[in-house]
Amino acid sequence: MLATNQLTFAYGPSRQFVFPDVYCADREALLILGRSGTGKTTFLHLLALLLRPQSGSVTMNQTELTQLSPAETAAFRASHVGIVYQKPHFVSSLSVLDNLLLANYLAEKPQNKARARELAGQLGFGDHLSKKANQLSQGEQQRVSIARAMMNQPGVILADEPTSSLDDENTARVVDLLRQQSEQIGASLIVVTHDQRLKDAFANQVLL
Ligand SMILES: Nc1ncnc2c1ncn2[C@@H]1O[C@H](COP(=O)(O)OP(=O)(O)OP(=O)(O)O)[C@@H](O)[C@H]1O
Repeated sequence: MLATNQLTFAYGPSRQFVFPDVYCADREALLILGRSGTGKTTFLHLLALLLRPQSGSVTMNQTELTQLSPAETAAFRASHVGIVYQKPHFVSSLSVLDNLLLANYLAEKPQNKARARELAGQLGFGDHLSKKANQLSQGEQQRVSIARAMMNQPGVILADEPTSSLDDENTARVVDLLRQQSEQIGASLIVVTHDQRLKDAFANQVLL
């Protein structure tokens, strides 16, 4: 579950944001739409506490994130939040498998190779686990990114423009994968995008 209450943020006196309250239950999905520059990435970063709000709160399950220290926030995020960034970030010297296992390491959990293999199979890159991440196509990298976000079975999945550079077929595929995977692990799924093609795929929507 994720809920926000009266979140505000400012990059400076001339760029202030007041965000609408959002709520997303376990196994539910929420689409946050907005034109370029309306603050979608900023909002997503506030949800993950990658940015600290000026005021307001972010609650995940029973935890009020804004009350945590920076070290507690980082530990909470690593274990309980899966983030699919707009552009995948991998460690280029590591294999795809090791990039997935890195999510366990950062959450101080035992490396779960079986889970990595299971996700790779489900997301269709099981044959690429020993390759370096930068040897994969963009679509494959996006699927690895989704798998990495699911590695620790987080309670909340946050996806930033996961379909912005994809054709219609791959857009539908990525949306299905995100929804299936988050339902399977019982997570709340929040997607921010300006991609109007996603409008029909999500019943719950908020406009920034
Ligand atoms: N670090 C920063 N310092 C100052 N202003 C910033 C910073 N990051 C973003 N902004 C400004 O805040 C606004 C919102 O940015 P943000 O990236 O959240 O928008 P967005 O809705 O995700 O845009 P897009 O769809 O183009 O990715 C923009 O006007 C941007 O220029």
